[in-house]
Amino acid sequence: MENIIVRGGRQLNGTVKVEGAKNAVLPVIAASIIASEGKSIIHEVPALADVLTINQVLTHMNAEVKYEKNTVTVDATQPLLTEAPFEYVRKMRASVLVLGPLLARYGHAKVAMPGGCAIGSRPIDLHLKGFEAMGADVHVGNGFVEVSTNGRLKGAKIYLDMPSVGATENIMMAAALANGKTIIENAAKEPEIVDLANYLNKMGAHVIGAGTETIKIEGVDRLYGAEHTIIPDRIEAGTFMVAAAITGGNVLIENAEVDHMRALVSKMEEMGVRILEEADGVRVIGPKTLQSTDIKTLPHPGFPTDMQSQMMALMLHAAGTSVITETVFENRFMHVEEFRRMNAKLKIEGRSVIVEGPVSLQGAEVAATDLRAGAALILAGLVADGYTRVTSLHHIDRGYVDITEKFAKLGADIERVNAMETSFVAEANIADTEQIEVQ
Ligand SMILES: CC(=O)N[C@H]1[C@@H](OP(=O)(O)OP(=O)(O)OC[C@H]2O[C@@H](n3ccc(=O)[nH]c3=O)[C@H](O)[C@@H]2O)O[C@H](CO)[C@@H](O)[C@@H]1O
Ligand SMILES: C=C(OP(=O)(O)O)C(=O)O
Repeated sequence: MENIIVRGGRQLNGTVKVEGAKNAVLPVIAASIIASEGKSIIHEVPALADVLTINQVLTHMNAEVKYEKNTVTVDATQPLLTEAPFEYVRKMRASVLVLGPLLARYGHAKVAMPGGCAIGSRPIDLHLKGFEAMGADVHVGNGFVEVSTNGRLKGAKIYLDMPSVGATENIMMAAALANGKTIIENAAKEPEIVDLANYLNKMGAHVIGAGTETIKIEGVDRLYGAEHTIIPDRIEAGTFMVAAAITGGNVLIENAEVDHMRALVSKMEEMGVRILEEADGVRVIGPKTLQSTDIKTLPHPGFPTDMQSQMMALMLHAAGTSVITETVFENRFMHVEEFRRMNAKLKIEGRSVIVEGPVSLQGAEVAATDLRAGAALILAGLVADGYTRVTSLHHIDRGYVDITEKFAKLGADIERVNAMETSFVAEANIADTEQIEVQ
């Protein structure tokens, strides 16, 4: 087992490069199995635990998957198994994204039912309603969801009760091979939806309107492997933007796409952060004093829930009271308790958290409760007094490549070590405090 140890107080400066987006690459790799002819070649694939999991799901189903130097090649032309067992879904909910492709190509898919997780219950009812509207039978039992159809799926008009990212993706993939036209209304508009639609179109699909609330898909008979480059990860980029801002540093985030991050940019500017668009990315310059602000998480183009915990770290360092309202997931405040261990003043009121800043954060032993919460605790550790030890790194590894190395290269005092070597943390913090008291 490993831990990350951060010692606060260093300003971050320099350049960091953003990887391909986790939330774009997972649906694209899942979609690659719709191709009954030709290989798909997918570039800018980040070396994340979730990528290894989706690759394992495909390999389990009998697809040929190669992963070399950030490029994944998928050959799914041979007959595939149409099942994904719990061992994969347990590790990563996005495994349910193989439902749409398998149903479209084989008329059958069986995937372990994803349970709730640390951020909420996360049902998949909207995915299933979409498949039913296209003529599929849905059966849930013994911990599995099974969808099947006699013959081809039929194009349908589907209104999503909420703009679910995963439901939009699953329905879009299923509709690509359906008979006739599918219209998804109140579709999710995230940049990752557009990336998936672009890939499907390269495979021979007819998808229009991705990125707007109405997506139209004219089904085709067959899809072919295609070459595609994944968009940059806007959440990884946002995490480094907060790191520059919280430490009062100056960081160029290469590859970051400002158009995908308007809500974050606008809120950080309100807090006094300078954000400059440059030819090869975004430069972020932190102010001496950050101002408080309020955010409400919403589907894109609103403020992303995946940046909520990192923003909480920034607000703890800002002058004044900030309010965060989480509307996307019902339980995405597990990090509050961890921040409190670092001396944060946070009050939960229903779906909101009131953040009293600025506080003098103190290094402590904390656990990543989900992948973004883990990143947020590192951000807080960058400005805390003394050492912070972050545990449960498997969450962080789902969504961040080499996060320790990237922060260290920007000047952070941070390392990833074997858990056995980190028992000094509490004593070191006590020693630091005693030293301060003596002075
Ligand atoms: C792999 C991936 O891309 N993950 C992202 C995706 O997750 P994911 O696709 O799971 O998120 P959704 O957009 O589907 O979920 C949004 C909300 O809708 C609810 N819901 C969703 C589907 C459904 O059938 N029924 C239902 O009630 C969820 O419980 C949640 O409260 O979008 C989320 C919202 O931007 C991000 O936080 C995740 O990082
Ligand atoms: C919640 C997230 O991902 P997932 O949907 O894969 O759990 C995330 O990326 O912050």
